[in-house]
Amino acid sequence: MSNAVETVGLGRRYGRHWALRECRLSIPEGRVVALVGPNGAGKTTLLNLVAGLIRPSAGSVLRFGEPVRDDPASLGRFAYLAQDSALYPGFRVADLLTFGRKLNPRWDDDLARDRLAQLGIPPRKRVRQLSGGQRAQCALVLASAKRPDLLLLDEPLASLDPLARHDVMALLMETVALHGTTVVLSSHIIADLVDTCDWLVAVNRGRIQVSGEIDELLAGHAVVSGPVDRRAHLPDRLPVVTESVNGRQVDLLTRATTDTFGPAWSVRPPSLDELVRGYLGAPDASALPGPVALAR
Ligand SMILES: Nc1ncnc2c1ncn2[C@@H]1O[C@H](COP(=O)(O)OP(=O)(O)OP(=O)(O)O)[C@@H](O)[C@H]1O
Repeated sequence: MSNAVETVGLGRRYGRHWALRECRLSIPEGRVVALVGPNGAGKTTLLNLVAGLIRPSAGSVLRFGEPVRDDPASLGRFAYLAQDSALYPGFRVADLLTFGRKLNPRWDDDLARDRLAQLGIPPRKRVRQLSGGQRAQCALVLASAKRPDLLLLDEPLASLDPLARHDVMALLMETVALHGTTVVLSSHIIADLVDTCDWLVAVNRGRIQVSGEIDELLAGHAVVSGPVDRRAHLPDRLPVVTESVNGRQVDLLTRATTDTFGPAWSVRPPSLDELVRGYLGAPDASALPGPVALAR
């Protein structure tokens, strides 16, 4: 099985500013990837590079083992829902389906119609008559109906209310379960990703900070909590990623450790949210395959 996405030394510069640099990434096929990072971290730049919408300033991108090309065979295998994806406001939803059918050899019309019916979006409605959330849902249905092997979604949940976010994620999961689609999904709302994503990529200040299977990452870390005035008693070798003080308690996100601490200390696995916040708050720390840098 080849990787759905592989990048080597990938970088993109705007003028003198590197939006993304030295990005080495391997995303195995069939994964549902949470792409996270603060505003301006480089997530959209990464997605645009993988989609072939912009060219690298350095390095390379492979999709399913092949360089990004814009021939029909390569384009037919992926779909990209960009952050500012606009559907033509004057078109009826049914017209969008007709276009989809004509333009995409793998188009699944039944799937598109079923999903729209599930979401209560009538095909006769014009795009401008849909709410912002319905438009986002409609765009996602169109992208899924292309039956892509790789689906790139840039903040697909941003304009949706909690119920609609849940519906969209459920729809997405159905597509993944049916077709084994690899999905890369950028979002700022970690809670929405917990039940859905099995791979985490964190981008921070233009660099890939974390990449790996979520279960392994969680099992490979611990939260050590105890009294802040005993902090100095912890072993120096403790591989701390980041730490925060809450009142009299200090919480340390650490790499998994075999050290034992006194009764004053508790050790538990982190939540995904804690892991993500811990790394994004410590931009020099990383959890990548290969050499690891740890911040203290
Ligand atoms: N077309 C462009 N011209 C100049 N600079 C750009 C351009 N696109 C992105 N950048 C810069 O590249 C950096 C990364 O931007 P990018 O949009 O990839 O971040 P992001 O992680 O997607 O952010 P957000 O979460 O806010 O959408 C930012 O500093 C941004 O200002």
